[in-house]
Amino acid sequence: MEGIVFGTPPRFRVPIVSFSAAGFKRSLPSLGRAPWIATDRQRKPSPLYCAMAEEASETKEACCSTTAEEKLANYVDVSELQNENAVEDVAEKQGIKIRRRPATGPPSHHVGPFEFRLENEGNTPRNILEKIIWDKDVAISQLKERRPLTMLKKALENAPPVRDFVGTLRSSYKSTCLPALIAEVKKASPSRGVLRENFDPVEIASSYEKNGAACISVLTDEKYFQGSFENLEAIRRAGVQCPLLCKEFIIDAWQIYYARSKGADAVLLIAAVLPDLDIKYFTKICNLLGLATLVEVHNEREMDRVLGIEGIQLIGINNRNLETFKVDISNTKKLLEGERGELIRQRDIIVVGESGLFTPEDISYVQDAGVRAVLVGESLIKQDDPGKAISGLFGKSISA
Ligand SMILES: O=P(O)(O)OC[C@@H](O)[C@@H](O)c1c[nH]c2ccccc12
Repeated sequence: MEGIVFGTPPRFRVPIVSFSAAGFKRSLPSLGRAPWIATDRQRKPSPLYCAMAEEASETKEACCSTTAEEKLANYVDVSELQNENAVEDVAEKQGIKIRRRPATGPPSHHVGPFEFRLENEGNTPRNILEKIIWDKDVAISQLKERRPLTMLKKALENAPPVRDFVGTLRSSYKSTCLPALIAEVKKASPSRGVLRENFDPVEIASSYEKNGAACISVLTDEKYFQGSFENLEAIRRAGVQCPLLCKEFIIDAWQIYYARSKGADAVLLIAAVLPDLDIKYFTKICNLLGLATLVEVHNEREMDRVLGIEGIQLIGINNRNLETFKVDISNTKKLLEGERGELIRQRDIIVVGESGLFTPEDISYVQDAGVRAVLVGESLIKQDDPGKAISGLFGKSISA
């Protein structure tokens, strides 16, 4: 629905005028966007550029002798990224449909006591993933104000040591001859609603560990998954030995530092959201911090992009289409066929089969397709005892 609504303050909001913004926009081709939208967005340096500039100057002393400028130049041809539109163009060329933030600004503005509401295709998310990303973008700017990067970096000095996420998966696969399990601590999801009412993250994680999980994934997104960084921190503090994956929608380097400060050993990077350059940049930061990265793909195009990036050790194939929520485990098989699978074997990359795994048959199916690890949430978390459910999922006990 496209339309513009001028309103009185929220409590008494009554639509006064409504007409098609698209038609209006079309009549202003040279402007490209409606004139009442703040145009400073067009000139704003991209978040990646800002993050790199901030990161480069702040970590100059920490990581090497190169100057901040040299460090930036190592990452990328920065000039290409100074303009937000250029970033969007690069993303589009890579087939990324998720826009990082509303192209025409948020739908509602306040002018004095009046709410001014504009809805058009530039500020209406096209799907749930896009909505999650837009909300995340806003949440991060607020969090960053409270805890700037310099403050976070200090907190890292007290963070618990990093554990070897990838190494743990490898040795679990080797000793069990079954895909290593990354068991997920997840209370709810946008597609399934609340999965477990009686939700004690530490108890669940400990039970996963006791019953043979190699690693644990902890959802930290609050709004859509009812997760939290407190859960991650609590699990780490409780002494759970399994390495922890911070399951978050990462779009800003700040989140990586935050995850580490809360005890994460690995983070998720979603190729459907992040252009190659972001994946490379975030991976470098993770390497600096000792964190592993699980790079998630959904389709052939994303897989090919990720295989084009040097040094990736862990790739997750998500069987859930994040736009439609449909789950199809044959996606894992499809993406590992032919040359792709060959390349993955040559490079000894560990592939993680993600989502929609419920039975021993599902596990064998993805193992035959070539995965050496699986990421499982719903089928475990919904059972009375999620840890004990692991042997049901694998058809036998996998604890040592
Ligand atoms: O609950 P499932 O179907 O077993 O899925 C787990 C995991 O794969 C899923 O939670 C997931 C995979 N990628 C994500 C990205 C964001 C949030 C959640 C996810």
